[in-house]
Amino acid sequence: MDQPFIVALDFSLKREVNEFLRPFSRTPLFVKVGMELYYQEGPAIIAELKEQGHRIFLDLKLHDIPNTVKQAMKGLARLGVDLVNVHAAGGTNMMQAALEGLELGTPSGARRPHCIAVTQLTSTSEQMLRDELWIARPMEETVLHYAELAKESGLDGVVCSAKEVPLIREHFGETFVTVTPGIRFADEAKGDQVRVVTPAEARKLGANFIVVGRSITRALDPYAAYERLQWEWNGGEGR
Ligand SMILES: O=C(O)c1cc(=O)[nH]c(=O)n1[C@@H]1O[C@H](COP(=O)(O)O)[C@@H](O)[C@H]1O
Repeated sequence: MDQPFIVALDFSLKREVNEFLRPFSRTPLFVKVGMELYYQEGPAIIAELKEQGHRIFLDLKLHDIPNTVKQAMKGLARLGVDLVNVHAAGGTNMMQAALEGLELGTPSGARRPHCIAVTQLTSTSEQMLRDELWIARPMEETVLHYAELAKESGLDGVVCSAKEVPLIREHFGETFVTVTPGIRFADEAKGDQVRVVTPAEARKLGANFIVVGRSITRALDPYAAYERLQWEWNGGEGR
């Protein structure tokens, strides 16, 4: 997993995806297919994106009883995606079952998809954690605890805000992968995201991957926005 940018294809229709990807025809991307697109277009969209040479994070955030997650992961492994995820809140038995399912479903000779766990959504604030989810601990401590569950379960890494990456690095080292959404350019609105950082900050904080959706997909010139992302990640300023 060498490319640090994951572009969230948050579209409902294949037609919209194709239109968005047209300027990237000679730029293989690491793309994320989430619930919006997968629930409309199904496994066929994965096959098409693979054929176009893109790497795929299938973001369905599984969270159910262990057996259901295991069986579902078996099917997802057959799609040949690079990365899948679960909610760490499903617990260690569920996360271990997810890995078992992936191993069972991976065709022989192929590599099992990497599996990561969502710690706390980047749209969650510390106040929400306390008042709605009834988790009476600071955000960083909570994220670290969920990351520990993921690590103990044998997962490859976590989804968190880049703000929490240094703490995760400190405890789990360099090989435990951090995938960080909630990325915004400095001149953009947060929208529904709460724990937000810029691409340059994410890099400085040590994130392995940044997930970027609307900053690119809703930009007037998506290709230019992708170039800006690369530029800022690499330390460029003032574009
Ligand atoms: O698992 C994810 O990808 C995810 C986890 C999380 O905590 N926060 C989060 O925003 N995401 C996803 O990352 C993408 C962020 O989109 P933008 O806010 O448009 O950049 C969306 O597709 C979300 O579903």
